[in-house]
Amino acid sequence: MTNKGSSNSEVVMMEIEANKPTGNGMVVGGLSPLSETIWKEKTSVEMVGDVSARLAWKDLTVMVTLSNGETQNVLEGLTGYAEPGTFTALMGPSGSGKSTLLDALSSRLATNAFLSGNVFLNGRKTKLSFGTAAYVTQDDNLIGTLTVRETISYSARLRLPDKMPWSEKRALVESTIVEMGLQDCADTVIGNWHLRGISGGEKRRVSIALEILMRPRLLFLDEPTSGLDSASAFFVTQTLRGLSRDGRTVIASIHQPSSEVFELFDRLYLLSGGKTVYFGLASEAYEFFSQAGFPCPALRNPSDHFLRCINSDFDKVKATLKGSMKLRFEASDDPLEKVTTAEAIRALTDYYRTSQYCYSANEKVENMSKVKGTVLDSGGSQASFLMQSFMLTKRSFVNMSRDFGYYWLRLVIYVLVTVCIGTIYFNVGTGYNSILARGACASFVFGFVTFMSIGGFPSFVEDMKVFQRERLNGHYGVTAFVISNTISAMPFLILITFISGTICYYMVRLHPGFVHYLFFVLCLYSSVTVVESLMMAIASVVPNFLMGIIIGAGIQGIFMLVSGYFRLPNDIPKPVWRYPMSYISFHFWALQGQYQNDLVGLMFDNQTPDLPKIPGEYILEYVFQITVSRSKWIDLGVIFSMIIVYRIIFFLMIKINEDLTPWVRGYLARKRMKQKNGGQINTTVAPYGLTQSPSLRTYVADHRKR
Ligand SMILES: Nc1ncnc2c1ncn2[C@@H]1O[C@H](COP(=O)(O)OP(=O)(O)OP(=O)(O)O)[C@@H](O)[C@H]1O
Repeated sequence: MTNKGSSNSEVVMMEIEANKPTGNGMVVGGLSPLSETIWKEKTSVEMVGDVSARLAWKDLTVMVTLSNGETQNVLEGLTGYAEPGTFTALMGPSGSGKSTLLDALSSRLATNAFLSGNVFLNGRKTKLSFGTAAYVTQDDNLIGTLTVRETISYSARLRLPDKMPWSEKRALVESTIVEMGLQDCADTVIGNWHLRGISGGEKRRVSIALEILMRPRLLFLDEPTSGLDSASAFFVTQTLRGLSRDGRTVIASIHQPSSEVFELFDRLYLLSGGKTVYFGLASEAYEFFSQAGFPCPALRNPSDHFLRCINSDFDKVKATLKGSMKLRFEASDDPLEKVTTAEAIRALTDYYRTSQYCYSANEKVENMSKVKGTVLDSGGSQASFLMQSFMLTKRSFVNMSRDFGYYWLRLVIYVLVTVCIGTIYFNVGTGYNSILARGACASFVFGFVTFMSIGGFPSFVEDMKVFQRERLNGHYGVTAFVISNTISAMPFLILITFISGTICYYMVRLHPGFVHYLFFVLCLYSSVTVVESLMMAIASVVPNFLMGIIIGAGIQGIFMLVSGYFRLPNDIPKPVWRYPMSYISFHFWALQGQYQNDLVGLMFDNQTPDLPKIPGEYILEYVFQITVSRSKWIDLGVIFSMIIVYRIIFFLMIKINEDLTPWVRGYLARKRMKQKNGGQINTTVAPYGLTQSPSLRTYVADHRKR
C-alpha cells in the first residue's frame, strides 16, 4: 500500500499557501446536492473580512500534580500551529497527550494541571474565553428526551439573535442537519436510560452539529470519529475538512484513522509520551519516517505504521508474547523488528528536533507570533438574556415533562407514600394520643417526604453536564441557566406537593379550614423546593451520583436532627446544634410553622375524661416548646427565602468554579514554575478576555439582507 494521501493534500496545501481559500470548490464528501448548495451559500456569506483564526503554540508544557503530591509532565515543549483553511490532526497512542494538548489550547485544563508556554491567536497571547473556540469533547452530553431536530433548534434559538426570523433560523438548522447527515434520524429522540434513541455515531454527529451551527472560526474536536464505523468516520472527517475549507481552523485528535480518513488531513501532529514526534504536512510524514530510518513496509497503511512506531505499549506486548512463546519471528521489511519501540520513539523525536520540519515549524510560529491580526471575539450566544432564559426554561420544561424519571416517578411515589401516611394517621382526631400523633405526622411529612426529593439528583447531574458543555462553548450565561432551572421545575413541584399534600391533609384530617390547608401545602412546596435547590447546588460541585446523594442525605439528616422533633428545641445543645444549626435547618422552620398551623385553636382531650381539655396553644408552648408569639407565616417566609439563598449559592458555586478556580490555578502555576526554575518564570499564558464573533455578525447581517 502506498501513501495515497500525498497527492490530494499537496494540491490543497498549495491552494492554501497561495492564500486562496478553496471553500466553494471543495467537495464535501457524502453530502447531498441540497447540502452542498446550502454550504456554498453560507461560504460566500461568511468569507467577508479577515476573521480567521491563526493559532500557534510555543514551548507548551503541561505539568500535572498527582494524588501522591508528585508532579509529572504530560506535555513537553510542544511547538506548532494551525492555520485557517486547514485541518490539523493530532495523532498518537493512548495517553500520549492529545486531549491535554487540545485542553491546553482551549484553556480547559483540569485544576491539577499547570501550563507554561504561549498560545497565540492571531499573533496575540491568548487564553480562550467561553465561546471563542468551539470544542467538541469526547463525551456526548445531550438531552436524551429531545429529538435531533429539537436539540439543534433549541441550540439555534438560544444563540442566534432574537431579531433573526425563525424561518432563517430553521433554514440554518435544517442545513446543519443535512451537513452532518442526520436527516434519517432528525425526528428520533437522542435517548436515555428508558428511551431507545439514536446510535452512538449519530450522537457524535449531533454534538458536532451543535458546534458547527454557529460557524466557529476555530474548532477543536476530541476524537470525533471514535466509536464510528469506517463510513461514518470518513463522512465526519470529510465534513470537518469541508468546514476547514470554508476558512476555518480545525484541529481534531484522531485515534486510529483508516487510510481514507488519513488522506483528508492537511497537517499532522504526532505525539508520543507528550513529545512531538512529527509536525508537518500529513503528506510528508511518509517521507519523514523514511528519512528517520523507519520506512513504511509494503502493504501497511502509513498511518498504522506511524502509530506502530510510536506506541511503546508494543514493547510490553512483544515481551509478553515472547514469554509465552506465541510470537514467531519471520523475515520481514519492518524496521521495528530490529529495534524496540522505545528506541524508535527516541530516534524519531531526536531526528525531528534536528530536521527541517522542526526548523520550519519554529520559524513559522515565530512569524505568526509577531504578526498581530484581528482580535477574535467570542462566538458565543447572540440572543438576548430574556430569549436565553425563555428558551432554556422551555427546553428544560419539555425535558422534565418527557423524562419519566425526572418528576413523574416522584409524583407516583409521593402519592403512594402520602396514601400510606393518610391510612396510618387516618382521621387523627383530638384525643389525648393524637397530640403526639400530629407531631409525628408533621415530622414525617416535612422530614422524610421532603427528603425523597433527593431522587432527582441523577437528573440534576445530567442537566449540569449539558450545562457545562454548553457554557464552556459560550451558549448562554449562568444567570439565565439558574433562573430557567428554577422556573421550569416550579409547575412540577406545585403539582407533586399539592396532590400529595391534599391527600395527606384530608385523610389525616388535620386542622379544618382552607387557610390551614393552604399553609400546609405551601409549606410542603417550599420545603421540597429548598431540597431541590440544595441538591442542585451540590450537583454544581459534585458531579458523581453516589457522592452527591450521600452528601445531600447527610446534610438533610443533620437538618432533621435539629428540627425540634427528635430532640425538643430547648434540649438541643446550645453551641453549634441550637445556634446556628437549627436556624439553618428548613425542617426547623417547617415544623414550627406546621405545629402552630395545626394546633392553635384546637382543644384536646386530657388523659382522663374528668380532667379539663387541653388547648393547642398550651401544647405548643409546653410540650413542643414552640415560640407561639411568632406568626406561622414568618416561618413560611423564612423557608421561601431559603430557596432564594440556595439558588444564590448555586449561582456562586458555578461562578467560583469558572472565575476563582482558574485564578487560583494560575497563581499556583506561577509559584510552582518559579520553584522549578529557581525563581524564574518562563512564560505563562496571558489572561485574555474575548467576546462576540464578527464572522457570525457578518453572517447574520447578510442573512437579514437576504
Ligand atoms: N489532570 C490530570 N491529572 C493527572 N494525569 C493526567 C491529567 N491529565 C492528563 N493526565 C495524564 O496524561 C496522559 C495523557 O492524557 P491524555 O488524556 O491527554 O491522553 P490522550 O492521548 O488523549 O489519550 P486517549 O487517546 O486515551 O484519550 C495520561 O497518562 C493521563 O493519565
